[in-house]
Amino acid sequence: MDIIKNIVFWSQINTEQKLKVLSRPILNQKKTITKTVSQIINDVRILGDDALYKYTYKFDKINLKSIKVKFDHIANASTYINKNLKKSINIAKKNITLFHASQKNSPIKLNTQIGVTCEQLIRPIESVGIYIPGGSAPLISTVLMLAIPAYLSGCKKIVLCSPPNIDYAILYAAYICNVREIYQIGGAQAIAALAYGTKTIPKVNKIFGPGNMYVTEAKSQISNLLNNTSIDMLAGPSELMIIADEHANADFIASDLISQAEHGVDSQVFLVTSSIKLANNVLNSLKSQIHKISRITIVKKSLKNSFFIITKNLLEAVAISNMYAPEHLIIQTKKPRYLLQYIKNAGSIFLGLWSPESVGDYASGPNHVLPTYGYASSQSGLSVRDFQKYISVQELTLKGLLNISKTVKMLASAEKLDGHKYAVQSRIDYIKGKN
Ligand SMILES: NC(=O)c1ccc[n+]([C@@H]2O[C@H](COP(=O)([O-])OP(=O)(O)OC[C@H]3O[C@@H](n4cnc5c(N)ncnc54)[C@H](O)[C@@H]3O)[C@@H](O)[C@H]2O)c1
Ligand SMILES: N[C@H](CO)Cc1c[nH]c[nH+]1
Ligand SMILES: [Zn+2]
Repeated sequence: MDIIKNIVFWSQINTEQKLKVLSRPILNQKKTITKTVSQIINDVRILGDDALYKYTYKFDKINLKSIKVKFDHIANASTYINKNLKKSINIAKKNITLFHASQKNSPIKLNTQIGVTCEQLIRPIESVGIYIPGGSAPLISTVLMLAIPAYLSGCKKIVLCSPPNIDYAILYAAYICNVREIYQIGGAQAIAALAYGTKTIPKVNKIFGPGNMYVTEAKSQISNLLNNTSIDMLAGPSELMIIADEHANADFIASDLISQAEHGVDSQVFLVTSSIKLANNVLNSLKSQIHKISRITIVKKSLKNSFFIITKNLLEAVAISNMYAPEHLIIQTKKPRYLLQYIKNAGSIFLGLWSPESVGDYASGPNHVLPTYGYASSQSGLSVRDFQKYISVQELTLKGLLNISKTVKMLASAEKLDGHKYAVQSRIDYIKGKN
């Protein structure tokens, strides 16, 4: 049996079929989880810590002794991990810090007219919650991707939640990124706790991080329910689209597809190519490579959500990619930079033979928390900016006010808002009265 059953010739299917090919598997299951997640959120809101113990037992099969991870346990984590792993975490931390530090913006101050001074201040969000997935793999790299920009942007309180029995490497990464408050709670219940606060877990201003469909649905519901807790984005199951031509290496492509398919059964990967020969070679390579990896069952399941799309040419492949707006896009063609100019929607792009998506997941520098579900058409991957607020300030001199008064009064009259006009006029009358 073929490992990828879904091979389509784009020009031979109708619009409805095209939309189906590019639809996310998760959205088909959404209705069933909405109710489950809303029940979890409500329970955590009302019962607090008791609900956290209850759901951890139900979903993680663990009878928790304590929700908070002791500081000593975090600080000593370093002694339990291999020195080469530590070295890799440190190198990744350095690259991610370099890239994110360069995203830091400076405040703005300028005069738009004489006497009208306008500023943009930058203030960190005071408290942030970072969710580190841990259900099927301890995502050490996600700690770096969230804690580094949080710290660089000046956030004072960084609270980490992750499913119980947190891996030592996660604790070590958190520790070297200055995270001191860690709670071993996962899933929707962790998101609810960060949003409402419980006796043990503090309420935060903004919740960050990827997760499975329960985590993502909880973030979505929380952002609708509360106006004092926001979320970064809906970073759901991993997605990868690969645009390739006959110059690509089939083995490399097969390995890249596997790399994202192994995240979870709801991951989705695509090969979009103008070369039928390449598609066949990738298929054969997939069949032989899949046996080399441990998460073979997960990969097989997520390949069921996945497609090989054969296009007329590369520009048609680019159009498909823009329509899908993938979280990750690999371009493995003779001239990948040439196609780059036509890409409108993607979370993160990897160019050429030597740029596997995995390097971006771990260590190259940019953030791996990226918009999924097609949100890459309007949203960006995480950056330092997401941990900050931009506040504008205006200060006018008397001369500045006199200069701008006519403009404002005219616009206020046009909007029939006399109170606005009067706020300007009262000052002018005051000055006239003085002279
Ligand atoms: N988009 C991104 O940037 C990005 C980055 C990293 C990971 N990811 C995605 O994050 C996800 C990680 O998922 P995971 O499951 O390994 O870890 P997770 O930590 O997101 O979820 C595990 C938690 O889910 C809860 N849960 C499990 N079964 C449940 C059920 N039936 N009902 C309610 N809650 C339940 C449990 O409490 C458990 O602690 C993957 O889908 C991966 O693709 C995305
Ligand atoms: N590919 C994931 C984002 O979709 C990030 C990740 C973490 N570890 C490995 N990969
Ligand atoms: Zn990955």
